[in-house]
Amino acid sequence: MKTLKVALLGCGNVGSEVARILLADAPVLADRAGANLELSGIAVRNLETKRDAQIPAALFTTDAQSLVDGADIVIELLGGLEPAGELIARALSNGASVITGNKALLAARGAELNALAIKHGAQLRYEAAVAGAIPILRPISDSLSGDRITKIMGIVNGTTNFILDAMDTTGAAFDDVLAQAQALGYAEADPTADVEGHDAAAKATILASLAFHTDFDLADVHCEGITKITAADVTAAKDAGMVIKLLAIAERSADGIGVRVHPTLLRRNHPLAAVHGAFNAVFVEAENAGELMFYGAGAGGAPTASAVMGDTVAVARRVVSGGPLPAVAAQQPNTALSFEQITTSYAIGLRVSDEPGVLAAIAAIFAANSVSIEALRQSGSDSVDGGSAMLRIVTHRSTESALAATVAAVASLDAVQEVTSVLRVEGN
Ligand SMILES: NC(=O)c1ccc[n+]([C@@H]2O[C@H](COP(=O)([O-])OP(=O)(O)OC[C@H]3O[C@@H](n4cnc5c(N)ncnc54)[C@H](O)[C@@H]3O)[C@@H](O)[C@H]2O)c1
Ligand SMILES: N[C@@H](CCO)C(=O)O
Ligand code: NA
Repeated sequence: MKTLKVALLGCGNVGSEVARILLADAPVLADRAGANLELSGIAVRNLETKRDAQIPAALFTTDAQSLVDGADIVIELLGGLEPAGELIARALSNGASVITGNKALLAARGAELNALAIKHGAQLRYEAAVAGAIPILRPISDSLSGDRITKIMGIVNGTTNFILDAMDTTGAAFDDVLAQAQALGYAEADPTADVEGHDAAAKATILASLAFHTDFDLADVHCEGITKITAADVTAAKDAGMVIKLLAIAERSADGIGVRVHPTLLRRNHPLAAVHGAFNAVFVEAENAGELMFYGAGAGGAPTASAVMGDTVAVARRVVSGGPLPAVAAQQPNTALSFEQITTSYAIGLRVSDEPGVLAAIAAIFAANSVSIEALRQSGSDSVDGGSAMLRIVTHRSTESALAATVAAVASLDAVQEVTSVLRVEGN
């Protein structure tokens, strides 16, 4: 049986699990791949760091470049843009195949690295980069390649789902739950990439590129995080039979493809509303398949290593079988919509003076901007006249630009004391 040299870059949360599986499950992996997958070395920063005693010390090296140059397959689990990018480019240029979980790098340089892989007849796979253990990239690019995807909505960041879910179930404030997520090890020490939506935006870039056969760029993705979501927003959502989730959405319309990440109101009977804790799920709509949902662990060392190993076996099988790589489907032009062109429904919270004519004035502004109102509810009058009332308006689908103009005009009315929230709504 052929032996393939596998170089592992990085021995952190995911890398250490990949090393464990490569060593412990070698016979099974050889059967599945049709080749021995020999762990030829592990690139680390510091040889002195205490590590898993099951991993032979002789495998560790600080010379990542030499390790890459001697490999048939390179698994990159360093994270960050460099030296990960340079090492992956080097491996592909050598004709070696690469597996990575590095969504930040792929969102920034995916098109270039995919082109480099094709140029050198190498494979580049990254199932671990989106929704960890959940098989989602291969279902999109292989299983659904005979269909036409119309929309993807994903809960693709475990940290933010944990926070929003805890706010929903306990009524706690954002800061308190974030501290809890950090204590439980879900959030990073600096959780900015999670809570500001950047991690989800990188994953949205990758998902949208594969689903719509285009090279999207991170700059094509409108991104809002969850830091402005208050306990009051969560309670208002609950009262309306809804839940707030941070969604990565990529949707095809007649004009192009809108890709966005933002907190979203979902009706509680939507399948994504049932995704709790740090779990991830991706909801896919395709013309012929209809609605599909993929659910599971989106993070964690062993779950993410499962996706890495699946890619490794798949890559090894093709190296063993040889021959040309499958022709890549013709790439479609990038038709990313600007954020202003994206259409969705909105829920707007207003605190208004409770006096005659206010509703009519607000409704007139919506009509003037062609934003159609689906539902309107008034609550919390604190006196019969001269007090304030809370209005909650849900709209039919309209463009972001029309909605922004409507909200600005409504906010300028004397009778409108505060726009308490503007949230997008998805699902029926
Ligand atoms: N942890 C997860 O749940 C998860 C899920 C999906 C994807 N990913 C991705 O997988 C990758 C690895 O994540 P992780 O959680 O294992 O990170 P980690 O920080 O635990 O591990 C990265 C390791 O690489 C080492 N490293 C960094 N630069 C190096 C260099 N120049 N030379 C040698 N070693 C270097 C670090 O010291 C660290 O041990 C990242 O791209 C991450 O985005 C992680
Ligand atoms: N920080 C990420 C890790 C997985 O990519 C999350 O919370 O989902
Ligand atoms: Na995945």
